[in-house]
Amino acid sequence: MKPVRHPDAPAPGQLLGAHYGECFGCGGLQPHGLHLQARAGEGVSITAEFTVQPAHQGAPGLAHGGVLATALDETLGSLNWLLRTIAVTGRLETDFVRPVPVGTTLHLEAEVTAVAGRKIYSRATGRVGGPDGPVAVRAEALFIEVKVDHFVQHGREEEIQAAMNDPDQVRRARAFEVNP
Ligand SMILES: CCCCCCCCCCCCCCCC(=O)SCCNC(=O)CCNC(=O)[C@H](O)C(C)(C)COP(=O)(O)OP(=O)(O)OC[C@H]1O[C@@H](n2cnc3c(N)ncnc32)[C@H](O)[C@@H]1OP(=O)(O)O
Repeated sequence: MKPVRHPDAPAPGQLLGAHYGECFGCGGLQPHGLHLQARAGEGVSITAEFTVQPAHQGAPGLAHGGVLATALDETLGSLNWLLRTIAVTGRLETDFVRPVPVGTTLHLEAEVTAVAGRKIYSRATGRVGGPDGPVAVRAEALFIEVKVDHFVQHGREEEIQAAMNDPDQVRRARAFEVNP
């Protein structure tokens, strides 16, 4: 089925902020995290930026492939803001097209291509040298919709309790869960 942008989705151009402060992809509280900033696009699409830091190296002076996959995963995950669902990555297939040096800003864009029940299909690209620069990485993904209970059941007690004691975190999560 064609994806449908939720009527309460953030407006195109709006910065989305972190879904969880400790998130390695988007959280502000992770010193070595990606601090990826995502913005709502048109339809069910997202743009995001991430600058490769020295802590993200694999080979000398180059981004680790797993970190680049994280940037793609996080950008793809941000699409859920536009659907107003909570979903986790079930499958992530990544192409590494060119090496990405430390200091490079990766310009990411992602879109949902189809939704089938709980399954959300999406794809993303990461470009270097600007939003219209050459493609360095791309991915196709399948996210699966879950309830807040997924995290409560599986997450470590310590972090779950802290998240549940944070009214903003709970409000955000519950608002997504009651997606009509
Ligand atoms: C107070 C607390 C606050 C919490 C606030 C939360 C805030 C919001 C946080 C979001 C965070 C995002 C962060 C970034 C995105 C990550 O990185 S998420 C982390 C990485 N991913 C995971 O940990 C997921 C681990 N996997 C799982 O838990 C389970 O396998 C899943 C994905 C939930 C699916 O399990 P399930 O619910 O039992 O569903 P299942 O029936 O197996 O599959 C459903 C359908 O999907 C298909 N499917 C499932 N997996 C696959 C696969 N790998 N390949 C192909 N098809 C698949 C199945 O075939 C099935 O298809 P149909 O038969 O319906 O046609």
